[in-house]
Amino acid sequence: MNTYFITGTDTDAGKTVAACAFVQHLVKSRQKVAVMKPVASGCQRQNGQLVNDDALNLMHQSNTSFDYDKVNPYTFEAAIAPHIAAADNDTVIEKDKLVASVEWFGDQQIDSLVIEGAGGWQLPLAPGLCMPEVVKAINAQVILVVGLKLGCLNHALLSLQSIRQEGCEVIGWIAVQTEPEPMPRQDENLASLRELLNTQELAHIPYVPDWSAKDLSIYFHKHD
Ligand SMILES: Nc1ncnc2c1ncn2[C@@H]1O[C@H](COP(=O)(O)OP(=O)(O)OP(=O)(O)O)[C@@H](O)[C@H]1O
Ligand SMILES: C[C@H](N)[C@H](N)CCCCCC(=O)O
Ligand SMILES: [Mg+2]
Repeated sequence: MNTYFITGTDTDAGKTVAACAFVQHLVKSRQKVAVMKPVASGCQRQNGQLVNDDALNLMHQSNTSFDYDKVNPYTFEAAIAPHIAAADNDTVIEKDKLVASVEWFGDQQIDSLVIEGAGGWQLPLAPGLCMPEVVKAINAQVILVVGLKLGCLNHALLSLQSIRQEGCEVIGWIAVQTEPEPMPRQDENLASLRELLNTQELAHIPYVPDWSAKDLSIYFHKHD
């Protein structure tokens, strides 16, 4: 099983949009793809169960079917930093539980598991635990999503540096225009990102109204 971890330059960087696009891309290349949003803060109650839109969108794009709890083991209602939401609920987010929940998918006859992080790369999860420790333990290949906004150059470079410092493998980055209006001087910013990020650009996703109903795999670049 290939395990991919989708991180981003920040919360609202376009991770869910890029992760859904990546799932579509893998499904198009005939893979059996499962998804995870292991830690979700910002959930609604649906039939007595807390559910998160990111997890539901990812599940909608995948071509396998697993119980919601398997896809999203940690759910918190408040749209706040997950470790704070966890403390409010007298819960501690545990590395072992997260690792075990990813490993469970290893026995499910799938080709790829696409995991969306939460917030940015160095997301605190619990006292003494940040997300990179989990990503290392599951040996995932990391994809960095860059939300095209002023400040993204610094955020992208810092994220890439930290991902590599943690000893994780970065397989590429994805540019996402998250707002209807492009950022000021977007083309030059994209050129700078291409020059500065020494990892391959996998896709450039423009602003797509009603994106969850669209084929976003068309924005992936062809690589040899
Ligand atoms: N290319 C796009 N076209 C249209 N809307 C977009 C696009 N990219 C992002 N958005 C919108 O911008 C917002 C933030 O994007 P998204 O939810 O993918 O960010 P995220 O990085 O997954 O955030 P979180 O940390 O909450 O998981 C969402 O409302 C999303 O629908
Ligand atoms: C609620 C939001 N959409 C995300 N799910 C959580 C973002 C946490 C960010 C934490 C931080 O780095 O400050
Ligand atoms: Mg998201």
